[in-house]
Amino acid sequence: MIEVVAAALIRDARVLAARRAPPHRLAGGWEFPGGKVEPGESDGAALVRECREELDVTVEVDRRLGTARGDATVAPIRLSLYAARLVTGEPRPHEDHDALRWLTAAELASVEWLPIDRSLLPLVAAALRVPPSPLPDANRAGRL
Ligand SMILES: Nc1nc2c([nH]c(=O)n2[C@H]2C[C@H](O)[C@@H](COP(=O)(O)OP(=O)(O)OP(=O)(O)O)O2)c(=O)[nH]1
Repeated sequence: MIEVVAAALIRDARVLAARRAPPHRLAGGWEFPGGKVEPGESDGAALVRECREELDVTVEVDRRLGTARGDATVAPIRLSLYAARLVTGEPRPHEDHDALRWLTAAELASVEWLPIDRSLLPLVAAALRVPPSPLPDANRAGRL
């Protein structure tokens, strides 16, 4: 099983989608930034490394949203998707991608996702509807 991690980078209720560039065999398919976990590497460290390599940004990894498996006869991949946020930098595509889009929950179905990602989209939509950080206690108390 090949362990792959990917980041649902969320900003202002939108998530970043990236389109695979040619000549990759998956060119044209949309995915979440990420890649294979190296031996001895944690999921979080792999995500931070991949986002730096692919997008030239620093990210902070939050909770795992879910996992999905590929058809083992086609691609023995287990994809773990994590919510994440930008710390520094503005994402821009390098060699791996030729387009980036910030999608709202309503726009998630408007791009052609890689097959493994499709089952994870409802989890991403739910994460987009949840505020990224809890309200400060003072605010919460004021609303009770
Ligand atoms: N990054 C990423 N990969 C995905 C997603 N969905 C999906 O099926 N994959 C597949 C595509 C690839 O077969 C595999 C990830 O491999 P990769 O080529 O991105 O890994 P890598 O950056 O470590 O690249 P490499 O050094 O092996 O070339 O997982 C996704 O949302 N994000």
